Amino acid sequence: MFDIAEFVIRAAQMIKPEQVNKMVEVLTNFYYNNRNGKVLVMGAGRSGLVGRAFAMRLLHLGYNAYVLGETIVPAIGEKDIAIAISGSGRTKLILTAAEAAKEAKATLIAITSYSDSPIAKIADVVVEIPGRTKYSQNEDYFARQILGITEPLAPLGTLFEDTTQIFLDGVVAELMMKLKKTEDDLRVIHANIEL
Ligand SMILES: O=C([C@H](O)CO)[C@H](O)[C@H](O)COP(=O)(O)O
Repeated sequence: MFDIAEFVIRAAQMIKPEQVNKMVEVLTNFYYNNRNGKVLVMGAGRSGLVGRAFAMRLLHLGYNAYVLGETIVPAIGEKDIAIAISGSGRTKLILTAAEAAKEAKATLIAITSYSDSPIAKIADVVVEIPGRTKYSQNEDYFARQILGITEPLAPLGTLFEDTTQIFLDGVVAELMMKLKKTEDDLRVIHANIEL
């Protein structure tokens, strides 16, 4: 657990501030200028679970947030945003969805470990999150570069998924400041039927 936490801290230090600022700027402008617009979060498997947690917070912040794969998913168009979360950047399901989003002229934000991946290549905004992904081998570049180890540390895409989860919680904190939202503002939107 400590090694994974250490990895996340070191990986966070490698995230490019200009990429994060762009993502926050797009989401902030969207909030103020396009309140009826939709944000569709897309990701497969555990990347999709991370996306769900982020979409919930977007909803709390006042966005019309949806998750690909749910029953209730509207059409998106040129005034909308699609956020694709894929460590490998090449999971077919998400690549196809990202291509469809681009075809619909939505703004595409890609969160991935690989800026040269097919999903990143078609995205308008890319945020690179270092992390071992499901295709990485034991001698994985990130684990070696970040922790100086050659062991997998955690299976498949765990390191990307954990790092992305915490990164996106950071984006939420940033958006709270930009949108001048308090915790109470978020709490009133949180499901009151689960109390
Ligand atoms: O669930 C996953 C797998 O267990 C790896 O940890 C991945 O999140 C899923 O396969 C999607 O992969 P990416 O698109 O490369 O994130």
